[in-house]
Amino acid sequence: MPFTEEMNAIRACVNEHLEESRKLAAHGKVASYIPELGAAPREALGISILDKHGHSVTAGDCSFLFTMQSISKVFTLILALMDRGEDDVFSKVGKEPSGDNFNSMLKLELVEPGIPFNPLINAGAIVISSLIRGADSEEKYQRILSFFRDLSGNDKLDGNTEVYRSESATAHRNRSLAYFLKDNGVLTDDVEEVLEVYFRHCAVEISCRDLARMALVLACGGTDPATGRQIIPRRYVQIAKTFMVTCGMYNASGEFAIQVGLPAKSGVSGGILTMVPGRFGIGVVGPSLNPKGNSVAGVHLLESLSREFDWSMF
Ligand SMILES: NC(=O)CC[C@H](N)C(=O)O
Repeated sequence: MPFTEEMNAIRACVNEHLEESRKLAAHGKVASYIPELGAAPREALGISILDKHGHSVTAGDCSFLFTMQSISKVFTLILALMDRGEDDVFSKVGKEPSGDNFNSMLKLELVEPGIPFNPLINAGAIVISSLIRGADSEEKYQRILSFFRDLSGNDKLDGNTEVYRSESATAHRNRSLAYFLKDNGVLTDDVEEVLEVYFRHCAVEISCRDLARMALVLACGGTDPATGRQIIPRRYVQIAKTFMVTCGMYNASGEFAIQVGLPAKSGVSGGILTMVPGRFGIGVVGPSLNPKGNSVAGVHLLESLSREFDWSMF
């Protein structure tokens, strides 16, 4: 199957958009609260766009490897839903945007019943880590890793041990969130074991090509177009995509929905996973972040492409 007209059109203009967006990186900051992330190159910017026929357009720093961080939360949510079902999962995490920062503890004490607002903020994702099936933290993490490998079609995907250790050694805030959840009875397992699973899945290392492939499975309702295999039940893809629209870009999700209009999830290492439903999986990386924790240049690049190709779902 030859390149579609739209893919050709994207290929023709993507470099120009990317170089324009790259200039914005100077206005942001690389995350350094996880010390190991602080070394990332601020000006890096890459994008990979993959269609159902296996054609891809890539531009910029596409071979740059980074850790998934919060992007992993979309897929641990899906795995928890596959392991436990909706009723169980949503008895422990809510379905609403919090409007606060991703690592906030504010509402946990203010709003009854003290469950995290949604599975994409840190508190919610830590609870989700505790719901993954497995005899111990090692087995839980290995199940998550093999799920990520399956979705990305990359069996070399692995954890970055330095980033994991760096986060684990400095995560005082996430630790306090987790102990608070334990005290509330929302977490029932050993807190350190749960946090180990959470830090390890955040530290899985990936490229924007891998992200595009994972996004394409979501764009295709849970089916891997390369093999025709249904990897995720359609209902759980629907739930994940809805959370991506309402909470995926933290407390900038409303603005992103207006400016770009696609389901997306970002991470503090500068990655963004997004998709044009039914058509493309997209992975972006640009480590320089705006104050809300999203890639400055990455968001700008997606705004330009969405406008040029009329991708907004709304
Ligand atoms: N926003 C993020 O990407 C946060 C993930 C990071 N591991 C943390 O817990 O702080």
